[in-house]
Amino acid sequence: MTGDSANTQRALRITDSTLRDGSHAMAHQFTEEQVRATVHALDAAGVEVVEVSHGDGLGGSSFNYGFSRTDEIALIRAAVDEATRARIAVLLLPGLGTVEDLRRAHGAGASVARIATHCTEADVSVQHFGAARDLGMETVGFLMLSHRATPAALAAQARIMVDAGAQCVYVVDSAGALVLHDAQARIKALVDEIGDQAEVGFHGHQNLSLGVANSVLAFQTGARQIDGALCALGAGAGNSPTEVLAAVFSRLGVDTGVDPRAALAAAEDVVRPYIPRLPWMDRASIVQGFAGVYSSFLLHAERAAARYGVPAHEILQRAGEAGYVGGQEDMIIDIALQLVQERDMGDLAAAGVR
Ligand SMILES: CC[C@H](O)CC(=O)C(=O)O
Ligand SMILES: [Mn+2]
Repeated sequence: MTGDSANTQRALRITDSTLRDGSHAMAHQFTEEQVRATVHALDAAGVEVVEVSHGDGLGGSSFNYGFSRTDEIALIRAAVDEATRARIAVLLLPGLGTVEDLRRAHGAGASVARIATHCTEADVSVQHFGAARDLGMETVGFLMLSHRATPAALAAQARIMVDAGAQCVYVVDSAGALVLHDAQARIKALVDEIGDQAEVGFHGHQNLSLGVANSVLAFQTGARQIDGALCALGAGAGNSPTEVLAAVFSRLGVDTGVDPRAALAAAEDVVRPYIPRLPWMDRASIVQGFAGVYSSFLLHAERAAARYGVPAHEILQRAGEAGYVGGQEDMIIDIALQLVQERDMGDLAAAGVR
């Protein structure tokens, strides 16, 4: 590429999102000690960029998305303090987080701004890219639920982000729904559209167990930034595991700068002990991949399932059919109530009550 991204040294840059996407799986309960230990280990392993924020990005701590245990600016400050080489990234969803949140994160030492929008709404990110560039931050665009747009439509959205100041745009497989060629076709469309000005990235989820395979295909198709999370700690069935990405790319002879043994130690010795439940491809998360449902809906659906006594996988199936996107977490309760009503009507009918 000929653009001005900071990623000039490696064949491929791995950005670790344990401390951001993993926040979903941790119900946003990260402590400062966990953040420090994780950044320390990732930094030692040679990971260049570490993302730290509420799972739903800056400003996400709220009733709708779940309250953070620790203020995210304090976590960002701790991460910056711990890192010797790694740079700290933050995620921001325009409308949920504000330019003021971005300024605060930058003030705490974050130097990479990742601005995320639904895959058809890149236009809402324009002022945020401008603000991030004015602050001197590296900029990354995140097109979420990328399976919901055709490759050509996604490339047009990537163009909007690049024109606004993005130095890299990611195909974000938020639902873990892209199957091999689906991911490859979207990466190719973005490389063709923006590749002479910006890099292309891929963010995978493991709901159909394809995060790593899709990441390899993405690299082979021209992506130069790939996301992972230690122990796959992320929403749904989790993200592509950073330690597996490091090992696989090492075996492929692709320089990521990440030492696979150190990444394995970070996963096994630092992150594994604090994870309450390892992300996994269970019935509910596989349905997310199959039905194209936002991975971060998983815990919300499980909570509604426990509260109303209806299956989480059925809630998620309906969320997929309805096409709900991030921000519509409250509709999960609505679906659970519909399922309760249908079940009760069925019971009454079975009992012969009209
Ligand atoms: C709100 C955020 C979401 O978790 C971003 C992301 O990682 C994704 O869409 O996969
Ligand atoms: Mn994600």
